[in-house]
Amino acid sequence: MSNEQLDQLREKLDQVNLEILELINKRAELVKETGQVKEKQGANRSYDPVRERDMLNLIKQHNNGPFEDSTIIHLFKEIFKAGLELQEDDHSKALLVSRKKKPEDTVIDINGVKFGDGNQHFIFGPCSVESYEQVAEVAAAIKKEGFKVIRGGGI
Ligand SMILES: O=C(O)C(=O)C[C@]1(C(=O)O)C=C[C@@H](O)C=C1
Repeated sequence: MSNEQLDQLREKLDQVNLEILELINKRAELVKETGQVKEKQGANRSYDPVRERDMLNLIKQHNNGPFEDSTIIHLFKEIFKAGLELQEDDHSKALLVSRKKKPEDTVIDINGVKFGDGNQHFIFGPCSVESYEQVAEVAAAIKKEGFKVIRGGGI
């Protein structure tokens, strides 16, 4: 094979790679959208083996080679896996507790004590709140020791 022929073939391969890339990302956008719809409908898991099997069956029916079905299935399973990861990434971004939603620490200031700033703090208080007097007495004891925050248990 002449160098010119090889160059031409490689040029075509580069072009096809870019087409596959565009299609794979187009699919990824659709998968993300599907995940958002599922999330709104309250479906808690994105993984859907029945849907994946149906898609693979359709793909196999249209496979005219030269790749074997098993190779095509392997490739598409990887594509599905990557899509699922995108959906799960979106899902964790949507959770309020996720660092993906808010990367910085949440610091809550209670009476000048900053919780969540990385330092250790102590909260004392009775396991069971029984009366105003009981809590006032415990609060005074806590304050005397230099602590500023109190908690109380209930039923
Ligand atoms: O069809 C869906 O319900 C999707 O969420 C899309 C999709 C896919 O990648 O095609 C994503 C994950 C599921 O396991 C199956 C299908």
